[in-house]
Amino acid sequence: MNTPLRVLIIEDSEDDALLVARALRAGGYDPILHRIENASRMEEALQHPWDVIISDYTMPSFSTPQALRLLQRKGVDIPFIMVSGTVGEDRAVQVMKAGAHDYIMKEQLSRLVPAVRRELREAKLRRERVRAQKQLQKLSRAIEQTAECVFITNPDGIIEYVNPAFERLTGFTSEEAMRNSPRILRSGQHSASFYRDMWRTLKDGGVFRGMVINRRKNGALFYEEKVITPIKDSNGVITHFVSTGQNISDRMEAETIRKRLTATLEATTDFVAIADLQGHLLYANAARRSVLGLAPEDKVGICTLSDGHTEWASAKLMSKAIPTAMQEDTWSGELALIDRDGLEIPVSEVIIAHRGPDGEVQFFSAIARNISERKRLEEELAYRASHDALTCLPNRSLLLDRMQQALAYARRYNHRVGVLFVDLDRFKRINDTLGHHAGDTILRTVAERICQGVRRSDTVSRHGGDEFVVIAAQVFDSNDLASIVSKIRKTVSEPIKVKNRQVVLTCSIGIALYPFDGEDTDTLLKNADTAMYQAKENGRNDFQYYTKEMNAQSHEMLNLEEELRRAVKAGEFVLHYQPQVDLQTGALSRLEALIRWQHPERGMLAPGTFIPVLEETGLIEPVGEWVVREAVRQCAVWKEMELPPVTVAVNLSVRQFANLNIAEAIERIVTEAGIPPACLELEITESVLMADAFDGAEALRALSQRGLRVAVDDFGTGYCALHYLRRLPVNTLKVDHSFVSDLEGDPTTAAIVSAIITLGHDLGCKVVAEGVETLAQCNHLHRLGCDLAQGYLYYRPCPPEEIEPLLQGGNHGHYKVQ
Ligand SMILES: Nc1nc2c(ncn2[C@@H]2O[C@@H]3COP(=O)(O)O[C@H]4[C@@H](O)[C@H](n5cnc6c(=O)[nH]c(N)nc65)O[C@@H]4COP(=O)(O)O[C@H]3[C@H]2O)c(=O)[nH]1
Repeated sequence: MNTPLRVLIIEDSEDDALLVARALRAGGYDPILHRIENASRMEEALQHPWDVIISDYTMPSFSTPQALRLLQRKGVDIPFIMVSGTVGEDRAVQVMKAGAHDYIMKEQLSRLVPAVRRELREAKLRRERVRAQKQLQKLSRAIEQTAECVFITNPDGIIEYVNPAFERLTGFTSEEAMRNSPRILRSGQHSASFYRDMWRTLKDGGVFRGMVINRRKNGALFYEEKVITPIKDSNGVITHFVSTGQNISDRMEAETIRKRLTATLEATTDFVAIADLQGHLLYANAARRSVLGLAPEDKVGICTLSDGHTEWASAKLMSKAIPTAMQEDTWSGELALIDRDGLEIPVSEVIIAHRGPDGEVQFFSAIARNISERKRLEEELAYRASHDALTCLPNRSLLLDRMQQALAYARRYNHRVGVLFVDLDRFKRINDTLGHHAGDTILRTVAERICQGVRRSDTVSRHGGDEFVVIAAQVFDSNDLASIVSKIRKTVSEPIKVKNRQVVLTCSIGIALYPFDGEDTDTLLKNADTAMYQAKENGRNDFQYYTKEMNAQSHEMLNLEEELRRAVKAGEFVLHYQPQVDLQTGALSRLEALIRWQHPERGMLAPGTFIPVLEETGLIEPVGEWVVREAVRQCAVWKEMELPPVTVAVNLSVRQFANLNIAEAIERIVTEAGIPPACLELEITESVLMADAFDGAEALRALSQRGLRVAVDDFGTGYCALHYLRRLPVNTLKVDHSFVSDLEGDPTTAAIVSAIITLGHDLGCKVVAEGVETLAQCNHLHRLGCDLAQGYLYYRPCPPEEIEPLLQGGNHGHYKVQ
């Protein structure tokens, strides 16, 4: 069977065309012949595919050179054979140069078929070459333009080609890389064996695939996912290696960040979870898994976002947190988780709705922080803000709150509310004597005792210092209050053991009753306070119901403070002097300076009315110093008047004595006045001596070393340990007037006074009895061996001008012992 052959024949002679066809057929072809004889027909014909073009050289309206030009213009590569009569060598050469593939003379048609065969073969080769070239072009363009980093080495690993992506990624230009080894990229991040193994694989003809960390020309590292392929020739010999690498630095960095984030999330104590739109968990960190009781290998998808929360928190999460996050992107608030032991963990939780590019919520994340510690601190702060640190009793602010509640309740149910102001008597003295530490212990004990004495519905609060307030809710009359008061007084006065001593306390209580003594907290507290002051005025260890008259008195107290400030500035104080007489001879032995306030309207005021206020306000310090100066000045005047020298005793308050430089200050005053120090005796109460807050012994020694005399006032009322007294430089002991007044009626008191006198003498002191009012007392004291007496029996305190005649010796010996 003949091979079909599409032949375009350019020929004006039909016969010649048939001859060609015959020759082709004879040569084994089955030609489909299409004859044309001008350019336009040729152009039409070229729209169809042709295996070969056979052309006569010249025709009336066409020629081979024209046909060839047309083909060239069209860019068509079809085997072109000129079959013609003799055209001459020049023309033949010209036609071949113009693109004809062969030239056969009509007389030699037997050459046609071999020529056609050859040209068909050649054309096929040409087409394949063109296709291959195009392919090569495409490939090289692809390699040039690909984002992958490509380089090719010879079998020894010397770089022969790098693509632009290589240059961009590594920073090495093609020229720099050429004839170099890929070692220029080594980062030092892989071991030598890594490269050895890679090379072995490649040499063995294998393909290397793996992640390689390389280094840029500028030293920066980059990660490549690499494939290195050996290229082999037809004999299987490796001629090249092609390395293609994808820069995965960004991916590696992202992966590193992801790993770090995951490690952070796993390590944090916060509870983190991610959930899909249905609430099923997609991720839960270790803390959250632990709450859910999930092991690391367990699938978290079996749990939902609300799992692990308490019932109320779960309800809040579903009804509030998630809907809010859906609408507003985030919700934050307080919820609670429940751990595997059933313990509630208060958490501050944030729910975030994460949206996709379309704005639709894609998933939720939940971050919860354990706020147990914060809650505990908040509770502690709230407790501290409302309770007294020392006694743990409600403080003033909580008291007011409770009081308001009690009053509201009482208003509604027509009850009474009792407000008791409890103040410990002479607590300041105890504090000064035994020290603040012991004072604190006592306050705590008293607090506990008062609480035991009231009902649980009542409130006991510490109002500051040694003051307590009791709110007795739901009382019906003052009898109810009376029983509370009596319980408090009884319990407070039981001995308290502190520092190996038994301390016995008393208290003064002021009582105000709602609604009679006030309808609001402020008035009731103020009135109970006023009543308490009245109880103190009554001699302490007492209780007092509020009365309208007290109001006026409390105003008076406030005025007093203001007036005293003014009096200090105006110099309204004077000193009176009370003589102490010798019990043997009745002669004036010495004087005690006692302060008086020459009030412009109220006349001469005794110290009992203002000394406590001076002490409370601190005014005692300037006033006390004035007293010393004035007494010393008076001594100097008497000296000037050449009166016999006399010792003047001056009272020092606790507050003054706390000043460690007091001895120095007094010495300066005495020296400046030019009187002997022994003319001044400083009276210190027994309680001052025992104060822990400062070194009493040290201060006394400082006074004594300067030649000043020291007297212990009110002896017997405090807790002075006798062995302690023994070590102190005391010159005088003053027996408190309470002992003197009980001397006659009470044999125990007489025994105590006798003991004090003996002790005083043992210590080398003079003993002075205070408040001697009767001759009987005078005689008794004399019998007991007391040295001196001071009291109305002899002299009342009087101004200095009345003292002067006494000093001259004109008026003594009135009451000699009988
Ligand atoms: N019932 C009675 N009382 C008598 C009798 N003889 C004297 N008195 C009073 O007893 C008080 C004795 O002074 P004190 O125990 O040191 O007690 C003093 C002293 O503790 C204090 N005081 C007086 N002056 C000063 C002072 O300048 N500085 C300081 N810090 N306190 C002073 O005030 C207290 C009271 O002083 P005064 O009112 O002057 O009262 C004086 C005196 O007038 C008597 O026979 N019967």
